Amino acid sequence: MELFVAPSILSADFARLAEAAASVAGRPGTPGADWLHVDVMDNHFVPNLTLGLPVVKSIRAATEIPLDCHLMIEDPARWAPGYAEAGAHNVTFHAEATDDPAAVGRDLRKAGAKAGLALKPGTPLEPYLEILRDFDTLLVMTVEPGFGGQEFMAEVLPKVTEARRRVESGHLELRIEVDGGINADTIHAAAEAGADTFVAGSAVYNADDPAKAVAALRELAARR
Ligand SMILES: O=C(CO)[C@H](O)[C@H](O)COP(=O)(O)O
Ligand SMILES: [Fe+2]
Repeated sequence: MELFVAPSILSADFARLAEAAASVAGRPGTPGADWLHVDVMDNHFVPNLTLGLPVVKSIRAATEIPLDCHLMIEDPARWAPGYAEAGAHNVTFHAEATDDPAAVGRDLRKAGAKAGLALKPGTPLEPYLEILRDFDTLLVMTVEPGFGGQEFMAEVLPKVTEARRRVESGHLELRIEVDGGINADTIHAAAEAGADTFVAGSAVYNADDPAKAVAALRELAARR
């Protein structure tokens, strides 16, 4: 299983997003970020406001790292396909934000992106197991969405383990991504539970050398 590290620019300097992307890019001999995680918040689905489509388009033009857009917004049916059309590699929206997540997932794929379904910590996995066939990524939130720098919620990991079991048994084909509170102390538990894609915001962008932090997280995840 190929492990992905996805630094979240939520913890970067928003006046220097191109530099933030460059600071986690690979160098000769050292793989860098696999995805660049972009948190879109609308101050309705979550009590915080970050950035939207125009900024995503500019980041897309500024880096070759595939963009992983995490939409914490209401009405993803209306807005999510625009992020795919803007060139995001993976577009993830929240299951709690729509009555028909499968339809949004299909629209994302039609628009040329990988489709991701996100679950808040309190949202169970079971009701979504059937529709996960329409998705490429399952994002299990390991904090309440809305802010970076929060504490990792290990109690959410049984959802990761259950999803991994379904992937291993051939019932699903998905990346299993964890987001929130991932750092050198917590990544091992998430990897052991079965995650293969690790978002890290503060652990990467508060480090002196973000690229080194990405490499260190990758190594720790691989030790599961
Ligand atoms: O979706 C998010 C918050 O809603 C962020 O991606 C996440 O919190 C990353 O930050 P950190 O690694 O500091 O927890
Ligand atoms: Fe996120």
